[in-house]
Amino acid sequence: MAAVPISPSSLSPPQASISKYKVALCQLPVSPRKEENIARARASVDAAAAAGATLVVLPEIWNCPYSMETLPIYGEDIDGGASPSISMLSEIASRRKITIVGGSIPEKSSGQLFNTCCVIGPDGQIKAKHRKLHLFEIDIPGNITLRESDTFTAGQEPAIVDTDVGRIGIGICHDIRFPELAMLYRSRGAHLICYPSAFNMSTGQLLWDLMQKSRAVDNQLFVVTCSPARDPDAESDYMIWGHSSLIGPLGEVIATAGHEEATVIGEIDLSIIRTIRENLPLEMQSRDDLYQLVDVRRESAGDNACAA
Ligand SMILES: NC(=O)CCC(=O)C(=O)O
Repeated sequence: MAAVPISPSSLSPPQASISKYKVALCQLPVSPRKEENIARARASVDAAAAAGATLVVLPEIWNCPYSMETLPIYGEDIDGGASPSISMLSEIASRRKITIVGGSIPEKSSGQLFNTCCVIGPDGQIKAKHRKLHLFEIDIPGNITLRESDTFTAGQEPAIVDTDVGRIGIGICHDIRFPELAMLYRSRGAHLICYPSAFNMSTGQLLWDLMQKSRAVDNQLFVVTCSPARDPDAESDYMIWGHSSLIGPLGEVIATAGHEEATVIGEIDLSIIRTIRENLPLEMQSRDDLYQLVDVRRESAGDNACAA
C-alpha cells in the first residue's frame, strides 16, 4: 500500500451515541490461579457496571502473572473460541449492556503467543482485537532486564474501533511510548485511547504520569490507562507500578488510583474535545509544509474510516 500523509481534514472526531458517560478502570490483583483471576475480574466488572459505568477497562495481563517464563502456559485460543477469559467478558458485556476494553491476555494463535486486547460491545461480540505492537525490551544492569520478544510475537495492526461510547484507539503498555501511534489514532478520529498496562517500579515512577498526559495533550483527546494492582509480597522480580488513570484532553487527571486494588470511576464528556480543539486549533497550526505524519497503511489521504 502507498504511504500517504494525513490531511488536517481527516481530524474531526465522529459522533458517539453517548457523549457523556462513566468509565471504570479495574486495577486488579493477579495470582497464579487463573480461575481466581477470572472470578475477581467478573466481580469487579459487574460492580463497576452496577455503579453506572458504561465503559470498563481492565489491565494488561490480568488473568495470570506477568512473567515471561510462565505466560505460555496460560495462553488462550481466542479465535478458536477456547478462551474462558474472553467468554466471561462477553457474558458480562451483553448482560450489563456495556463496552469492555478487556485489558490483555496471552493469546495462542498459529503456534505463536500474542499479548492481546479484545474490545467487546454490549452485544457480547468482539469488536476489535489489538495485539501489542511494541514489545517491551529493557536491560538496566542490576535493576531490570526483560525481553518480551522471547515470549511474544508482535502484532501488525493498530486497532481503532467505533463503540457506543466513542471511537477508541488501543495500545498496550509499552505502546504508549510511541507518540506516532497515538497521532495515528487521532488522525483516524479517536476520542479516547485506552492503554491496558503493567508498568514497573523503575520506569513507572519517572514516566508513567508524564507519558499518559503527553499522549492526551498532544492529541487533544482522553487517555485511559489500567494497570494490575501491586503485590508487595510477590516473589516476581517485576514489581507493578499501578496508578491507573483517566486523563482529560488538557492533561488533567480526572481520576486515578494508588497502587493497591481499586476500581476508579471517572466521567468522560466527549463534547469537551470539540471545544478544546476549537479553542486551541493545533491541527490548523501544524506545519504540514515542514513535517507530516505518514499513514503507511492507508491508500488515500482523505480516508478516515475505522480500521476495526
Ligand atoms: N509491560 C510493559 O510494556 C512495560 C512497559 C514499561 O514499563 C516501560 O517502561 O515502557
